[in-house]
Amino acid sequence: MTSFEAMVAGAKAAADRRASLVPLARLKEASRLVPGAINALSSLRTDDRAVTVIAEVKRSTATFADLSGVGDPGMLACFYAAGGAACVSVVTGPSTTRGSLKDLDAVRASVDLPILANDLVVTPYQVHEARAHGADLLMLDARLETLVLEGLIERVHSLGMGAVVEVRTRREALTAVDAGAYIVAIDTRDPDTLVVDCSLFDQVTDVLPTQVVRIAAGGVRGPHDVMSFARCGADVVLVGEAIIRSTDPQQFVAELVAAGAHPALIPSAHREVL
Ligand SMILES: O=P(O)(O)OC[C@@H](O)[C@@H](O)c1c[nH]c2ccccc12
Repeated sequence: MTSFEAMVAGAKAAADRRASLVPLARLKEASRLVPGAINALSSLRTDDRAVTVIAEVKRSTATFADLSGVGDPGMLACFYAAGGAACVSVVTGPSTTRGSLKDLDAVRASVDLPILANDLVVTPYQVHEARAHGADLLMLDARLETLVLEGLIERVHSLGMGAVVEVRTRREALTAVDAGAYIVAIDTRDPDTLVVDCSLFDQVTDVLPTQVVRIAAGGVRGPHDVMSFARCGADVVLVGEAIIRSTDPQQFVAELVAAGAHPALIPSAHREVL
C-alpha cells in the first residue's frame, strides 16, 4: 500500500465512524437548513487584479509541525477578510493536521466570504459534511481513483459547491479536467524537499483549457512569490503557513493582495479599461 492509499483508507475509516454516529440522511437534512453555497468563481477570477488570494486557517504545516499561533480561527478569518482575501480556506482534517469541522463552523460564523474546506475527501459523506458546515468550495485530490474522483466532483457540484482539484503533474491535471473539474490547484513543491518550483506551474498548467481557474497552492512565502506565480499564469494563490507565521496576519494578507493587484501584472487589455 502506498502512503497515499494508507491515508485514503484512514480517511474512509474515520468518515465511516462518524457516519455511524450521524447518518447521511441526518446530514442531508442539516445541509438543507444552511444558506446555499456561494458561487466563488466571480470572487476568484476578477478583471481588476491579476491574482486573488485564498488565505488559509490551519493548525499544522505540510509536514504536520504545530502552528500554535492560530488561536481563534474565527478571529483569524476576520483579519483575512479585512486584509482583502477573496476566500478563506480552512483545513478540516485529516486528524494529523489537527484541523476539524469545528474550525469550519467558527470561520463560517465569522465571515461572509466564500470558504474552501480542505481535507482529504474520499467519500460522499464528507462532501455532505462540508456543505452542512457551510463550505462553498471543497478540495479534492487528483490521485484518487478516477471513478471516485468523478463521483465526488459530481456530488460537490450537485450541492452547489465548487470542486477544487489538487494536482502535481500534467497527467493529474488532465485527469482532473476529464473528471469535470473547472478549478485546479497546482502544488509545485518537491515532495521531499518542499521547495517551490515555479517552472513546474507552467509545465502542469500548459495542458489546461484557458477557462480552468488555476490556483497556485503550497509554499507561497510572500508578495514576491505571488508576483512570480502571477507571471506564470496563476489566477489565485492559496497561502497558509506564511500568513500564520507572520506577526500581523491582516497586514500580511493585505500585502499579498496588493502584490496580486500590481498594475504591472494586469493584462494590458484590462488596464486600458481601468
Ligand atoms: O501552508 P502553505 O504552504 O501555504 O500551503 C497551503 C495549502 O497548499 C495546503 O494547506 C493544502 C493544499 N491541499 C491540502 C489538502 C489538505 C490539507 C491542506 C492542504
